[in-house]
Amino acid sequence: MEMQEGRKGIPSLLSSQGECIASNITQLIGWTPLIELKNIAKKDGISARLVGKIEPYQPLSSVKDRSALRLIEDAEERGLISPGITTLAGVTSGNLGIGVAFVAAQKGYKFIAVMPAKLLIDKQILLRYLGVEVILVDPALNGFKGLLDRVEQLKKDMANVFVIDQFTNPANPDAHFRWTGPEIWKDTVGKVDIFVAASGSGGTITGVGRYLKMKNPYIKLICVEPAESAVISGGEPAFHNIQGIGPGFIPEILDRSQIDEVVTVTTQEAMDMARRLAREEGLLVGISSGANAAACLKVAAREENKGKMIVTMFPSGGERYLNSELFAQVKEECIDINNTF
Ligand SMILES: Cc1ncc(COP(=O)(O)O)c(C=O)c1O
Repeated sequence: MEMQEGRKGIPSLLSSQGECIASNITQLIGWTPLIELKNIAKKDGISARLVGKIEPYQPLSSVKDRSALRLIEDAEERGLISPGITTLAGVTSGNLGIGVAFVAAQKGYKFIAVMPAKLLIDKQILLRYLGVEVILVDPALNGFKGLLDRVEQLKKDMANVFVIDQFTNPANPDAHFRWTGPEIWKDTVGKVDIFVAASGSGGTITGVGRYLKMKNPYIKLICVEPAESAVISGGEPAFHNIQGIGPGFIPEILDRSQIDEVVTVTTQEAMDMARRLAREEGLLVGISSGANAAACLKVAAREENKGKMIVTMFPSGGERYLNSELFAQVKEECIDINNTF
């Protein structure tokens, strides 16, 4: 496989001589900054270095922009899809769909997103705004299988449908092997000791983990999942509210063989930590970012991890969750205050 030093994103433009103008939005995918959580580490008396990779710096504010680009480009490279002819379709909890939506818009593909009804309202709004046809399925009927069945139905009903399947397509972890992993390695000058990431499709932990272990087999890989639905740990699937992770089954592309440990985090812990990241570090990130940071604190508290560099992902920006439980209390306060006028 061709090795890349990560996608350069915005820095490639800045380093060019003369005009600094992207020729299309997909050129800006890749390269996100790392930040050290100094305030939280100090307050909690942690001597490990806690470092987060801020994926909200992507064009549409999530880690899934990378996967969306690679899934589409891979299908193009294999001659499976072409703009104006192929309709892209897929099941999404939102962020991958939003990534596919803007790449599809730029390249000229129609995209149909199949989503569970009544959940993820912010993402439904964004997808419709981006011109995506959103098909809702009652999640109570058949769970995730009901969503997959609806996509299968689309394939039967329409010609030239290509299914974007982040759970089975190796192009998804490949995005992180080619781009996210090399970025982390380069920006930490290879000092990363432990990589912590929550698993949704498993693309990030699999691709980044593969790259980092190839560079240094002693790097520890820690997978995070919701405590309420700890399927990778051997538990039963159940409802939780950490959007984007813990789909309730073990994805085909998740490479469990390289994972050293699975840490569970409750929805409450994830949301509390997302709020701390906002108020103590000024980082407006999503619920799974809170889950990742909460897991990092658990790992950092261990004696053997003193002084180590623990790198994690902040997969999405906080504004994507304005109508979710994360903001519920503040939203209610705002409504109440406004109602006094
Ligand atoms: C907010 C958020 N966090 C984490 C993840 C997990 O990333 P991955 O699918 O690469 O495991 C996703 C995936 O959609 C996500 O949307």
